[in-house]
Amino acid sequence: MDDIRFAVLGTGGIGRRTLEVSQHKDGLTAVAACDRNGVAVDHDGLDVGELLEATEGNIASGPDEASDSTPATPTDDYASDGGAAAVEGGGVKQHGDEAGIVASSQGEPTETPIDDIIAESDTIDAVLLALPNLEHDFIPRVAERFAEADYEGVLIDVLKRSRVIGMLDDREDLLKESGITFVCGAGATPGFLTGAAALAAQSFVEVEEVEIWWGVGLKSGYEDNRGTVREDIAHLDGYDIEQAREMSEEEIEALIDDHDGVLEFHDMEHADDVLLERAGICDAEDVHVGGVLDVRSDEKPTTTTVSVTGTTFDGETGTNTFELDDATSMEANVNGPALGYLKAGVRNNRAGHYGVFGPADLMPGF
Ligand SMILES: NC(=O)c1ccc[n+]([C@@H]2O[C@H](COP(=O)([O-])OP(=O)(O)OC[C@H]3O[C@@H](n4cnc5c(N)ncnc54)[C@H](O)[C@@H]3O)[C@@H](O)[C@H]2O)c1
Repeated sequence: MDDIRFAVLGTGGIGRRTLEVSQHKDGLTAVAACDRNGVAVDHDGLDVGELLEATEGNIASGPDEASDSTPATPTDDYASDGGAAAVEGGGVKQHGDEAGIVASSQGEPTETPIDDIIAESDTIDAVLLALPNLEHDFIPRVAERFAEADYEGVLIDVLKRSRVIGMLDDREDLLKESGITFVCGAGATPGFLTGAAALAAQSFVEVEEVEIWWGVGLKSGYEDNRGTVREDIAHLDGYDIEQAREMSEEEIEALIDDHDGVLEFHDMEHADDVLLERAGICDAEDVHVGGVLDVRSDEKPTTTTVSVTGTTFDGETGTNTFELDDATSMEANVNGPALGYLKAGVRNNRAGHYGVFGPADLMPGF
């Protein structure tokens, strides 16, 4: 367990931070990374510092004109962030052909970044998919490609949407055959907070309700997290995924202005619900997720809490509450747990446990 070689697909707001956080954890060596334009591979270990420096303020969040040409596998890769591809100028953080990983001395331009990582995957223990989820079946299809190449190891994502979990379950036989342990929804919420809810539920014999309420202050991380903000907009009343995908950067800015930089979300389609249900904790319909995002302040607009209400074996009704310190950032709460779940995934993979696992499956349970 002391030597895990891992790759990151997507070095945007989340993927870059995963690489950075991994430097503070023992036994994790980043050996490969890619974004939409480029790939970097070094089986002795990437120079993460150089890669982060080269991609600072330049994360290839949206597609550039070069990728409008002839993508090698259009249906699999080109549409990964859906209509954002059609937005004039694409993402805000790209710098033409030099966007993202290709700006690093370790990066090579490619039109097939994911296939390039798959080609190197024999000696890679785990692959973190920090990819956009505006096309819901994109991550399941990427998993399928790893399985078709007989990858044996861990795939882990930080996706949010409930409906994607079923798409992964549909592919479970293929993943098992290949020897893949897929850990899904392993960021903050779902992820960290789903695991906390599973733990908090252990006092009870019957769980009535799980309430997840998150607060994120993103001022200094706003530029790096526009991909995530776009996805979150789809959860606002009156918006859906299609609209969010097709909004221009100007429209997003106007919407944020209208809300004075603070977006409040209720009844989000966050996979905490199906992940808790599949782990036998409670019914999906008893899980409620909402939160407040402030893109103009680093202070959290509200404290992130998980409240689990239930009945104990001896007839008491109670609420167990798990609270994050306001000082912990979204980046810390996504990437720390993602790497922790990655390590748990590798432990399971090495023990021969293959298939699809959610965060709550890796906690105490019945
Ligand atoms: N669970 C959580 O708590 C949580 C929190 C934040 C973000 N997220 C999720 O993390 C994911 C990533 O978010 P982000 O803010 O880093 O997005 P981003 O747009 O900043 O980064 C996406 C990265 O993927 C790359 N990419 C896109 N298409 C690709 C392709 N076809 N091949 C290779 N690389 C490709 C881009 O170049 C970029 O590097 C999103 O799905 C978001 O919902 C989850």
